[in-house]
Amino acid sequence: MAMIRVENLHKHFGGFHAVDGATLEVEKGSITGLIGPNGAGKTTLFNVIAGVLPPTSGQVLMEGEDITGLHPHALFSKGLLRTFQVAHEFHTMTVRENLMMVPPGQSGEDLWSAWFHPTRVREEEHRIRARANEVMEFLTIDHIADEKAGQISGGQKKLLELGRTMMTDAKIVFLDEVGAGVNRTLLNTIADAILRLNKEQGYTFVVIEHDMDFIGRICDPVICMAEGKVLAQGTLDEIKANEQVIEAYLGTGLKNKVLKEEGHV
Ligand SMILES: Nc1ncnc2c1ncn2[C@@H]1O[C@H](COP(=O)(O)OP(=O)(O)OP(=O)(O)O)[C@@H](O)[C@H]1O
Repeated sequence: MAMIRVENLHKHFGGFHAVDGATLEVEKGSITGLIGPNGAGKTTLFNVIAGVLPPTSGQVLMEGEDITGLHPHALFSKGLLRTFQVAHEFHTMTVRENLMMVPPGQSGEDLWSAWFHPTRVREEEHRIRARANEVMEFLTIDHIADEKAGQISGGQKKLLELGRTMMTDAKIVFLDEVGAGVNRTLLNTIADAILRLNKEQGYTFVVIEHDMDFIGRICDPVICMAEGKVLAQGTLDEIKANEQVIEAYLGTGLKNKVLKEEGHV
C-alpha cells in the first residue's frame, strides 16, 4: 500500500486552479522527486498534503487512512512533516536550542512536572540534548552548535531544518527546495544526509527541487507537474525524454528543437 496516495486533488484560489486534479502515489521507503516549471502547483500540493491549506476537493490517504485536511499537528503525530524555513523568532536561539525545542510533550515545559518531578525533567532534557548532539554530528553542523540560527549560512539553515525533522519520529518528510541558494559542497552534504536518513532510518522523502543534478542523484521516482496536474512519473531520464514534460518546460517551439538535438525525432 502506498505511503501517500493523492486522489484527484484540487486547490483553487478564487477562479485559479493551482492544483487541478492531481493524482499520485508515494511509495514507502522512496525518495520521490517533485519537479515542474514555476507555478506548476508543487508547493500548493505540499501545503495541502501537510494540512497547511485545506483542499477544494479530493483526497489524501496515508497508508490507506484518510488524512485529508488534518491539522499539521495531527499529521506531525502520525509522522508526516513538512519542513519550513527556521522562523524569525527562532533566529536568536542557537542551533542546538532550535533542535532541542522540537520534541513535543517535553515534561520540562510543564510547570507541574518541573516542580514535582525534577529528576524526570532533567533526565528528559539530558536525553534530548544527547539526541540534538547526535543529529548535529550526523549533519556535520556540530561545529556551529552554539551559533545563533539567524547568523548561519543559507545551506546550514537547510541542514538545521532537516535536523529538526530528525528530532521527531518522522516517517515521511516533505522538503521544499532544499537546494535553493545553497553552495555545491553543502548541497552534497544535504544529499548525503537525505540518502542516509532514507537508508539507515527508513525515512520516506518527497523533495521539490529545481536543481536536476540533485534530483538525479537522490530521487527515484521523479514526478513532473505542470498547470496543477501530474504530467509524468518515472526515472529522471525517462522524465527528461517525455515530450509533454519538455513542452511544459520549454513551450512547443523549443520542444521540437530539443527533441531533434537529442535524436528523439
Ligand atoms: N495563496 C495564493 N493565492 C493565490 N494564488 C496562489 C496562492 N498560492 C499560490 N498561488 C498560485 O498558484 C500557482 C502555483 O503556485 P505554487 O507555488 O504551488 O507553484 P510551484 O510549482 O511551487 O512554483 P515554484 O517552482 O515557482 O515554487 C502560482 O501561479 C501561484 O501564483
